[in-house]
Amino acid sequence: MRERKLVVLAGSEETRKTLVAQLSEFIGTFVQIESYAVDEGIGRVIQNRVVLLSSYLIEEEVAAFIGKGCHLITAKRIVNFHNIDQLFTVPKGTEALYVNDFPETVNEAIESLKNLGIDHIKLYPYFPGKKMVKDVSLAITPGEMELVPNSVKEVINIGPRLIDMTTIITVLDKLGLLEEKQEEVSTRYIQTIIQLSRRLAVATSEANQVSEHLKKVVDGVHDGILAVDRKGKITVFNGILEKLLGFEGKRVIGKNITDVISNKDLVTFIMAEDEKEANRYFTVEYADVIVHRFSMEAEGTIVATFKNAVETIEMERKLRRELVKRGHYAKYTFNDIIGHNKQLLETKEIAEKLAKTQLTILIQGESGTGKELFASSIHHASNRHNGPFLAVNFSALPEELVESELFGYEEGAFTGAKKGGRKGLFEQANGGTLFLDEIGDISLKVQARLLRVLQEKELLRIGGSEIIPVDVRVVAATNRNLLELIEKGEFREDLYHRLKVLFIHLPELRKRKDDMEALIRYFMHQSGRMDVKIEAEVLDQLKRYHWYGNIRELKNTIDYMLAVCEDHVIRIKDIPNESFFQSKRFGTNERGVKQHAYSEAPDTGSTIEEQELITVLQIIREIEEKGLGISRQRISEFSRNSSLPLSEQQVRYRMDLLQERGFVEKSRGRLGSKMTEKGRNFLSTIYTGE
Ligand SMILES: Nc1ncnc2c1ncn2[C@@H]1O[C@H](COP(=O)(O)OP(=O)(O)OP(=O)(O)O)[C@@H](O)[C@H]1O
Repeated sequence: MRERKLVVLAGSEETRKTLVAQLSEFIGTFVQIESYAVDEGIGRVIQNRVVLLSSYLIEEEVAAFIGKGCHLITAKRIVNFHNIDQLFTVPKGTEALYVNDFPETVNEAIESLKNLGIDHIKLYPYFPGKKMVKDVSLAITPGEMELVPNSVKEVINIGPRLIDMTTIITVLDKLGLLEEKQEEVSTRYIQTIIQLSRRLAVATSEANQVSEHLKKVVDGVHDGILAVDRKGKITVFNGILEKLLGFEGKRVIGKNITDVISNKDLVTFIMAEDEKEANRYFTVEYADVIVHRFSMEAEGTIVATFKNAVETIEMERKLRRELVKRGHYAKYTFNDIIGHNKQLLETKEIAEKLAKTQLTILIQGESGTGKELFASSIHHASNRHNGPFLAVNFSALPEELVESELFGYEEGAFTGAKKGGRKGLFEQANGGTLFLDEIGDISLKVQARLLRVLQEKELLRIGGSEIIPVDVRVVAATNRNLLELIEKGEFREDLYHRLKVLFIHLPELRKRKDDMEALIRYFMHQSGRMDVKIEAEVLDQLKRYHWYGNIRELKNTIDYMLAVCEDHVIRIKDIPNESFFQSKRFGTNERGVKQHAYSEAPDTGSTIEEQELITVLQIIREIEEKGLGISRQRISEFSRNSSLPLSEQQVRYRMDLLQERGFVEKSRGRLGSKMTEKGRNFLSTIYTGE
């Protein structure tokens, strides 16, 4: 069922061909379409396929050919709008036969043409075997030319009806391609709508009668259409838009857009003079809509199409949900950055200004200082806020995956490459922001490639030859000293300058202790524990700590203390300390820790840090004893079995400290680290009772 194959079953050959042509245009490049028509003969029993039926009318006829494991979809069809304007040229009052194969299809079509405003032609049903045939000289048929009686002199063939977009989305969904292909398909779909809208707008200026018809036709494709002149006077406002915006039955044509649409951002977006064509997501009234606007200079008209993201285009919604699920939506805004410290406020102010530019930003700050929080807020405050926000952390990504993750690849680029290739993060973040965390960790090879993308704003996928333009704002972050890396030849100077066009340094928590109380209150509020009091002594003690893990560590500590405190009061005993580590976190491990062991290490301001360092060293020794390589990932994994689980990020800064003390030797990249003699000696001194 998951194969990328679709079987189309239609009644006639002509319908089959039209539907296949339409589907090929939308999904033909990645779905193999097999098709049969009842009148040509189906000739085989279909099994394990997604099967699209052209109409419910053939359900019975094809039933015998549907084998096991099939998923049936009955197409919703809409009048073939590509050909329909031919009917507008027919003089009012003309009589015509509507010709098709069965009474049902004929009556259905006459009804839907009426709904589309084709009421100036008097249509008489005609199908093979019809007894009383009206003697008229014109026939209209959706592709059934051979059924037209000979007495008719002129035939207008409007072609078989097309498949509705929602059906195409359902097909993609059933083929498991929705997420991967929705963008491509929706772009093609939008283009069709744009073509229609253009015709509509041109027609408006030409003849009102025609525009009325086209307006109704456009309704048939489920999108709202708005056209305004340069002064904002509304010339087109179709029924779908009336429904979307809650204007049913009200007269809006001729009014000014500012009097009709209350969402000021939306009005500004539509009336923008400097932009020719643009897409944006809006919430209007109760609906999420994707608005596409373009201006037609010659006609002095601006046209906006409104796609109801919720109902008509299910796929956008699904994608959005997917994005939220993967954290691709920028979660934070500048309001979420807590603190009144002077340096922080200045940094925030600068970042807010920088957000409005399109330039690359480099954020430097220790682990846990809020780099991602700032990146997310910058995205939110930028004019890209409706686009995606994607984040990648290079320290967590294995070297060999970095390139394909960032730039994508073509099918067959390497062993194991996915069929059809894959979009990289740059392509996925198109129109939005890409947050490159721990940029200091990428190899020189990736740096070279990244530099090219930043300079040229286009990329080649791995193994690809097509140049793909990318419109992505990059915010990079590092907790390392890039200048030092440049000196060591590990970071390209040109890339550094490219990234550092705009620079933000985030202050360490130990340099903004004046914010600690506000942060603590904020985290307690976040946990819904505002009822808990903190003894003054506790605050004093926390303020004395160095917080190498910065705000993240503070947050974790608060969470811990909230969990262990009693009677809604956090007391000294609730601070994670040496006894806590031994008795609670180390569980059954009752080893004592000699006091002198601590004095050997530089002052970190707290025993939390010390004990955690010891634990990391112990884990390293355990991994070494197993003959495995030491990596942050592995240490983090092993730590999960201890009562002190650490994330890779937490491991990282503890490893930095261990290296500073000469207890471990870290190698760059993912080559692994090892414990030094000094580290081993240190570890051996701290146990008693072994
Ligand atoms: N000023 C702040 N106000 C409120 N919360 C903050 C603040 N700064 C950081 N945090 C919180 O601290 C945690 C760590 O922040 P974030 O992930 O942005 O840090 P980072 O610098 O990107 O860390 P790393 O370098 O380890 O990835 C998050 O939960 C974030 O919401």
